[in-house]
Amino acid sequence: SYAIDNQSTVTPLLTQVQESQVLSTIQKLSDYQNRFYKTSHGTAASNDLFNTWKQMAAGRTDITVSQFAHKKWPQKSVILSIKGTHAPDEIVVIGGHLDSTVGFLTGENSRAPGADDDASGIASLQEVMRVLLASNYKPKRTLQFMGYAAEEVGLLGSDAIAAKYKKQGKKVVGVMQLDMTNYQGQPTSDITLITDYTNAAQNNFVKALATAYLPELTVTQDACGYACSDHASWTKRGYAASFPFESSLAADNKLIHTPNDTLAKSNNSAAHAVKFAKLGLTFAVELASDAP
Ligand SMILES: N[C@H](Cc1ccc(I)cc1)C(=O)NO
Ligand SMILES: [Zn+2]
Ligand SMILES: [Zn+2]
Repeated sequence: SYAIDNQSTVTPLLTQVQESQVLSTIQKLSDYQNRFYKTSHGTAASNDLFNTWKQMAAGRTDITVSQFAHKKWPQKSVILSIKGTHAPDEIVVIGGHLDSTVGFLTGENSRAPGADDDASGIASLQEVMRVLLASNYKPKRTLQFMGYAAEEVGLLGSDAIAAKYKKQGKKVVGVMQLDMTNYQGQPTSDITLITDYTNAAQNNFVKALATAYLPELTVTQDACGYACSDHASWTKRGYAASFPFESSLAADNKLIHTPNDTLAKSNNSAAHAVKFAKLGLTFAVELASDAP
């Protein structure tokens, strides 16, 4: 059952979320020529993220940062894991994808900034990580942050990870996907919960979190119509996944998968992505603070 009973921990943490941090992460990730799963830049982006997360975790013996190598392509996924104090075998996951594309012809010199898709999601989840580490938060359940490789070519990175977790019988209690969090195509809605290839009960929990902690935000719902991001890799294995998205389908960012998916197209603002960082923080803390 989904309890919302950690207000004294969550509320102060929410005030620590900083737009400037989210903005600079989106900028940094957008500055790679591309982050395509097969290029040198795509590998560099993964290695740099690995190093950044290792630096953030410095000194914490309860945290491991690793790269998940994929056999068929060079770009690795990146995982930061904070071991739970009471129920370490129960895992809460927040993910986004670190790769970018301009379509199937993407090559070494293609320009694919992927500011919204999905630098924004990585920036949102990294801000959750930064705030929790800065406050020395210790989860009762294990909390994992994932930067998936190769989402754009068929959810391949998350599929490999979810398959391995399933094979190893890992207990993942909940997954949140953050893919495209910064382009507000529709000013009347802040968060759109994707209803297909996700878990309805957990979606209700996410909606309740928004109502409880972010009452100023408008939450709507919509369906993708297909397995449109990495949440589907977890759902496929029977794990509960939710996918809060930046807009309705009708108002979606038409610039993704082009060289024009830049921060400038979101007015050089990360105000929208901040909402998803906050939502992700409430999800992580409420779910990881409970133990049987
Ligand atoms: N297809 C997805 C983008 C995408 C996701 C959800 C919706 I609604 C519209 C578009 C993608 O490119 N993810 O990387
Ligand atoms: Zn994406
Ligand atoms: Zn995409």
